[in-house]
Amino acid sequence: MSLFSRRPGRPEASLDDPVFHLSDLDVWYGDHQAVRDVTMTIGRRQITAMIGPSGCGKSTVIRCLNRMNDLIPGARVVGKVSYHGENLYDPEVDPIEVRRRIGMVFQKPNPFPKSVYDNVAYGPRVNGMKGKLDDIVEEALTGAALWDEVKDNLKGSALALSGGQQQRLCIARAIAVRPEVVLMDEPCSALDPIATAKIEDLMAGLASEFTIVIVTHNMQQAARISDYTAFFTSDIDPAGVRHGRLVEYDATEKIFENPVDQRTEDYITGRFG
Ligand SMILES: Nc1ncnc2c1ncn2[C@@H]1O[C@H](COP(=O)(O)OP(=O)(O)OP(=O)(O)O)[C@@H](O)[C@H]1O
Repeated sequence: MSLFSRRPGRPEASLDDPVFHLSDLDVWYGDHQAVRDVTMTIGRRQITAMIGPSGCGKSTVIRCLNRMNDLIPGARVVGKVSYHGENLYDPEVDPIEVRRRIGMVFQKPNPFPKSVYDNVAYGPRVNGMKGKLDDIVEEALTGAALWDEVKDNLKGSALALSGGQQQRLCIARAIAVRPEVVLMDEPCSALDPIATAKIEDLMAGLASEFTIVIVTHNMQQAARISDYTAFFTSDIDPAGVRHGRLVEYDATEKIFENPVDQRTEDYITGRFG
Protein backbone atom coordinates (compact mmCIF):
# COMPACT_ATOMS: atom_id res chain seq x y z
CA MET A 1 0.00 0.00 0.00
CA SER A 2 1.32 3.43 -0.90
CA LEU A 3 1.87 6.00 1.81
CA PHE A 4 1.26 8.73 -0.69
CA SER A 5 -2.08 10.47 -0.90
CA ARG A 6 -2.16 13.88 -2.45
CA ARG A 7 -4.25 16.46 -0.65
CA PRO A 8 -7.35 17.41 -2.58
CA GLY A 9 -7.00 20.85 -4.14
CA ARG A 10 -3.21 20.91 -4.21
CA PRO A 11 -1.79 21.99 -7.56
CA GLU A 12 0.55 19.69 -9.44
CA ALA A 13 4.06 19.33 -8.01
CA SER A 14 6.37 21.49 -10.10
CA LEU A 15 9.86 22.93 -10.16
CA ASP A 16 9.10 25.26 -13.07
CA ASP A 17 9.42 28.33 -10.87
CA PRO A 18 12.55 27.77 -8.77
CA VAL A 19 13.27 29.70 -5.57
CA PHE A 20 16.46 27.94 -4.46
CA HIS A 21 19.08 26.04 -6.31
CA LEU A 22 21.73 24.20 -4.30
CA SER A 23 24.72 22.99 -6.25
CA ASP A 24 27.54 20.80 -4.99
CA LEU A 25 26.80 21.94 -1.46
CA ASP A 26 29.14 20.73 1.27
CA VAL A 27 28.82 21.74 4.90
CA TRP A 28 31.63 21.44 7.39
CA TYR A 29 31.65 21.73 11.17
CA GLY A 30 35.30 22.37 11.94
CA ASP A 31 37.17 19.61 10.14
CA HIS A 32 34.15 17.30 9.81
CA GLN A 33 32.40 17.37 6.48
CA ALA A 34 28.87 16.73 7.74
CA VAL A 35 27.12 16.98 4.38
CA ARG A 36 28.58 16.29 0.98
CA ASP A 37 27.63 17.20 -2.55
CA VAL A 38 23.98 18.21 -2.36
CA THR A 39 22.39 19.46 -5.58
CA MET A 40 18.67 20.22 -5.68
CA THR A 41 16.13 22.82 -6.78
CA ILE A 42 13.28 24.02 -4.57
CA GLY A 43 10.17 25.29 -6.30
CA ARG A 44 8.03 28.30 -5.46
CA ARG A 45 4.92 27.64 -3.38
CA GLN A 46 5.83 23.99 -3.14
CA ILE A 47 6.06 22.07 0.10
CA THR A 48 9.44 20.36 0.04
CA ALA A 49 10.11 17.70 2.65
CA MET A 50 13.54 16.54 3.77
CA ILE A 51 13.50 13.05 5.24
CA GLY A 52 16.13 10.54 6.28
CA PRO A 53 17.65 8.86 9.32
CA SER A 54 19.03 10.77 12.27
CA GLY A 55 22.31 12.55 11.61
CA CYS A 56 22.08 12.51 7.79
CA GLY A 57 22.25 16.30 7.62
CA LYS A 58 18.64 17.43 7.11
CA SER A 59 18.84 20.22 9.69
CA THR A 60 22.26 21.20 8.41
CA VAL A 61 20.93 21.58 4.86
CA ILE A 62 17.74 23.44 5.80
CA ARG A 63 19.82 25.88 7.85
CA CYS A 64 21.84 26.68 4.71
CA LEU A 65 18.69 28.11 3.13
CA ASN A 66 18.57 31.14 5.41
CA ARG A 67 22.17 31.26 6.55
CA MET A 68 21.39 30.00 10.04
CA ASN A 69 24.62 28.00 9.91
CA ASP A 70 26.42 31.37 10.01
CA LEU A 71 25.45 31.47 13.68
CA ILE A 72 27.18 28.16 14.48
CA PRO A 73 30.86 28.60 15.34
CA GLY A 74 33.05 26.54 13.01
CA ALA A 75 30.29 25.88 10.45
CA ARG A 76 31.34 26.44 6.85
CA VAL A 77 29.28 26.19 3.68
CA VAL A 78 31.03 25.31 0.43
CA GLY A 79 29.37 25.16 -2.99
CA LYS A 80 26.49 27.30 -4.06
CA VAL A 81 23.09 28.20 -2.65
CA SER A 82 21.27 30.50 -5.02
CA TYR A 83 18.06 32.27 -4.16
CA HIS A 84 16.23 33.59 -7.21
CA GLY A 85 19.49 33.23 -9.08
CA GLU A 86 21.53 35.25 -6.58
CA ASN A 87 24.29 33.74 -4.48
CA LEU A 88 22.89 33.70 -0.94
CA TYR A 89 26.43 33.59 0.45
CA ASP A 90 27.73 36.57 -1.50
CA PRO A 91 29.54 38.90 0.94
CA GLU A 92 27.25 41.72 -0.22
CA VAL A 93 24.15 39.85 0.95
CA ASP A 94 22.79 40.92 4.33
CA PRO A 95 22.01 37.79 6.41
CA ILE A 96 19.43 39.70 8.48
CA GLU A 97 17.45 40.54 5.34
CA VAL A 98 17.88 36.93 4.21
CA ARG A 99 16.24 35.76 7.45
CA ARG A 100 13.39 38.24 7.04
CA ARG A 101 12.59 36.88 3.61
CA ILE A 102 13.26 33.30 4.61
CA GLY A 103 11.73 32.66 8.02
CA MET A 104 12.16 29.65 10.25
CA VAL A 105 10.10 27.64 12.71
CA PHE A 106 11.92 25.28 15.05
CA GLN A 107 11.27 21.89 16.59
CA LYS A 108 10.37 23.19 20.01
CA PRO A 109 7.90 26.05 20.11
CA ASN A 110 9.89 29.06 21.29
CA PRO A 111 7.55 31.99 21.87
CA PHE A 112 8.97 35.05 23.58
CA PRO A 113 7.87 35.48 27.21
CA LYS A 114 5.52 38.23 26.10
CA SER A 115 1.87 38.54 25.19
CA VAL A 116 0.41 36.76 22.18
CA TYR A 117 0.05 40.12 20.47
CA ASP A 118 3.62 41.22 21.15
CA ASN A 119 5.03 37.94 19.89
CA VAL A 120 3.44 38.49 16.50
CA ALA A 121 4.00 42.26 16.45
CA TYR A 122 7.70 41.93 17.30
CA GLY A 123 9.01 41.33 13.78
CA PRO A 124 6.81 43.91 12.05
CA ARG A 125 7.85 46.49 14.68
CA VAL A 126 11.56 45.73 14.33
CA ASN A 127 11.26 45.81 10.55
CA GLY A 128 9.25 49.06 10.61
CA MET A 129 6.54 47.46 8.51
CA LYS A 130 3.94 49.78 7.09
CA GLY A 131 0.26 49.24 7.87
CA LYS A 132 -1.81 49.09 11.02
CA LEU A 133 -0.11 46.76 13.48
CA ASP A 134 -3.44 45.38 14.72
CA ASP A 135 -4.30 44.34 11.17
CA ILE A 136 -0.89 42.75 10.59
CA VAL A 137 -1.23 40.77 13.84
CA GLU A 138 -4.75 39.63 13.00
CA GLU A 139 -3.76 38.61 9.49
CA ALA A 140 -0.77 36.58 10.71
CA LEU A 141 -2.77 34.86 13.46
CA THR A 142 -5.53 34.09 10.97
CA GLY A 143 -2.97 32.73 8.51
CA ALA A 144 -1.62 30.50 11.26
CA ALA A 145 -5.14 29.25 12.11
CA LEU A 146 -4.89 30.61 15.65
CA TRP A 147 -6.95 33.81 15.56
CA ASP A 148 -10.24 32.32 16.75
CA GLU A 149 -8.55 30.72 19.74
CA VAL A 150 -6.69 33.81 20.94
CA LYS A 151 -8.60 36.85 19.68
CA ASP A 152 -10.24 37.46 23.06
CA ASN A 153 -6.99 37.27 25.00
CA LEU A 154 -4.33 38.89 22.83
CA LYS A 155 -2.73 40.45 25.91
CA GLY A 156 -2.43 37.07 27.63
CA SER A 157 0.96 35.44 27.94
CA ALA A 158 2.09 33.32 24.99
CA LEU A 159 3.55 30.90 27.51
CA ALA A 160 0.03 30.08 28.77
CA LEU A 161 -0.91 28.58 25.39
CA SER A 162 -0.76 24.84 24.73
CA GLY A 163 2.26 23.44 22.87
CA GLY A 164 0.31 23.19 19.61
CA GLN A 165 -1.00 26.74 19.99
CA GLN A 166 2.52 27.97 20.79
CA GLN A 167 3.81 26.36 17.59
CA ARG A 168 1.05 28.01 15.54
CA LEU A 169 1.98 31.27 17.28
CA CYS A 170 5.57 30.75 16.14
CA ILE A 171 4.26 30.22 12.61
CA ALA A 172 2.23 33.44 12.94
CA ARG A 173 5.36 35.22 14.15
CA ALA A 174 7.29 33.89 11.16
CA ILE A 175 4.68 34.91 8.57
CA ALA A 176 3.94 38.32 10.18
CA VAL A 177 6.98 39.82 8.46
CA ARG A 178 5.65 38.51 5.13
CA PRO A 179 8.52 36.27 4.18
CA GLU A 180 8.60 34.45 0.89
CA VAL A 181 9.81 31.18 2.37
CA VAL A 182 9.07 29.44 5.66
CA LEU A 183 11.55 26.79 6.78
CA MET A 184 10.31 24.31 9.36
CA ASP A 185 12.71 22.04 11.19
CA GLU A 186 10.63 19.20 12.64
CA PRO A 187 7.81 21.56 13.63
CA CYS A 188 5.55 18.79 14.94
CA SER A 189 7.96 16.55 16.77
CA ALA A 190 7.09 18.03 20.17
CA LEU A 191 3.34 17.93 19.51
CA ASP A 192 0.57 15.40 20.04
CA PRO A 193 -1.29 13.92 17.04
CA ILE A 194 -4.18 16.40 17.22
CA ALA A 195 -1.89 19.43 17.32
CA THR A 196 0.17 17.83 14.54
CA ALA A 197 -2.91 17.40 12.35
CA LYS A 198 -3.75 21.07 12.86
CA ILE A 199 -0.28 22.15 11.75
CA GLU A 200 -0.48 19.86 8.72
CA ASP A 201 -3.84 21.37 7.71
CA LEU A 202 -2.39 24.80 8.21
CA MET A 203 0.62 24.07 6.03
CA ALA A 204 -1.53 23.08 3.09
CA GLY A 205 -3.16 26.52 3.29
CA LEU A 206 0.13 28.35 3.78
CA ALA A 207 1.55 26.77 0.64
CA SER A 208 -0.79 28.83 -1.52
CA GLU A 209 1.15 31.88 -0.38
CA PHE A 210 4.56 30.73 0.83
CA THR A 211 7.28 28.36 -0.23
CA ILE A 212 7.66 25.80 2.54
CA VAL A 213 10.57 23.51 3.31
CA ILE A 214 10.08 21.05 6.15
CA VAL A 215 12.42 18.62 7.85
CA THR A 216 10.46 15.72 9.26
CA HIS A 217 11.19 12.38 10.84
CA ASN A 218 7.68 11.33 10.05
CA MET A 219 7.50 9.72 6.62
CA GLN A 220 3.72 9.63 6.64
CA GLN A 221 3.77 13.36 7.25
CA ALA A 222 6.09 13.94 4.29
CA ALA A 223 3.86 11.75 2.13
CA ARG A 224 0.69 13.53 3.27
CA ILE A 225 1.75 17.12 2.96
CA SER A 226 4.67 17.57 0.59
CA ASP A 227 4.94 18.09 -3.15
CA TYR A 228 8.64 17.20 -3.38
CA THR A 229 10.68 14.96 -1.13
CA ALA A 230 14.42 14.80 -0.63
CA PHE A 231 15.70 11.59 0.92
CA PHE A 232 19.04 11.95 2.69
CA THR A 233 21.17 9.29 4.25
CA SER A 234 24.65 9.11 5.63
CA ASP A 235 27.45 6.80 4.66
CA ILE A 236 30.93 6.07 5.85
CA ASP A 237 33.80 6.87 3.51
CA PRO A 238 36.95 4.71 3.13
CA ALA A 239 38.62 6.79 5.86
CA GLY A 240 35.84 5.80 8.26
CA VAL A 241 34.20 9.24 8.36
CA ARG A 242 30.42 9.60 8.21
CA HIS A 243 28.94 12.10 5.75
CA GLY A 244 25.35 13.00 4.97
CA ARG A 245 24.28 13.00 1.36
CA LEU A 246 21.21 13.45 -0.77
CA VAL A 247 20.23 10.08 -2.22
CA GLU A 248 17.12 10.91 -4.18
CA TYR A 249 14.99 13.95 -4.81
CA ASP A 250 11.78 13.93 -6.77
CA ALA A 251 8.06 14.56 -6.66
CA THR A 252 6.74 13.05 -3.43
CA GLU A 253 4.50 10.65 -5.32
CA LYS A 254 7.51 9.27 -7.21
CA ILE A 255 9.62 8.93 -4.06
CA PHE A 256 6.91 7.04 -2.22
CA GLU A 257 5.51 4.98 -5.08
CA ASN A 258 8.39 4.36 -7.40
CA PRO A 259 11.78 5.38 -5.98
CA VAL A 260 14.82 4.85 -8.16
CA ASP A 261 17.37 4.14 -5.45
CA GLN A 262 17.25 0.96 -3.37
CA ARG A 263 18.24 2.94 -0.26
CA THR A 264 15.16 5.16 -0.65
CA GLU A 265 12.94 2.14 -1.06
CA ASP A 266 14.44 0.46 1.99
CA TYR A 267 13.87 3.56 4.07
CA ILE A 268 10.30 4.27 3.05
CA THR A 269 9.31 0.65 3.46
CA GLY A 270 10.82 0.62 6.93
CA ARG A 271 13.63 -1.81 6.18
CA PHE A 272 16.21 0.72 7.22
CA GLY A 273 16.61 3.65 9.63
N1 LIG B 1 26.29 22.53 15.63
C1 LIG B 1 26.97 21.46 15.22
N2 LIG B 1 28.30 21.32 15.50
C2 LIG B 1 28.98 20.23 15.09
N3 LIG B 1 28.45 19.22 14.38
C3 LIG B 1 27.14 19.30 14.08
C4 LIG B 1 26.34 20.42 14.49
N4 LIG B 1 25.07 20.22 14.03
C5 LIG B 1 25.10 19.03 13.39
N5 LIG B 1 26.34 18.49 13.43
C6 LIG B 1 26.74 17.20 12.83
O1 LIG B 1 26.35 17.19 11.47
C7 LIG B 1 25.81 15.93 11.11
C8 LIG B 1 24.41 16.13 10.58
O2 LIG B 1 23.57 16.58 11.64
P1 LIG B 1 22.12 17.17 11.43
O3 LIG B 1 21.62 17.62 12.75
O4 LIG B 1 22.14 18.13 10.33
O5 LIG B 1 21.36 15.85 10.95
P2 LIG B 1 19.79 15.55 10.94
O6 LIG B 1 19.56 14.66 9.78
O7 LIG B 1 19.02 16.81 10.99
O8 LIG B 1 19.64 14.75 12.29
P3 LIG B 1 18.37 14.58 13.26
O9 LIG B 1 17.31 13.95 12.41
O10 LIG B 1 18.86 13.66 14.35
O11 LIG B 1 17.98 15.94 13.75
C9 LIG B 1 25.90 15.05 12.36
O12 LIG B 1 27.09 14.31 12.26
C10 LIG B 1 25.97 16.05 13.48
O13 LIG B 1 26.69 15.53 14.57
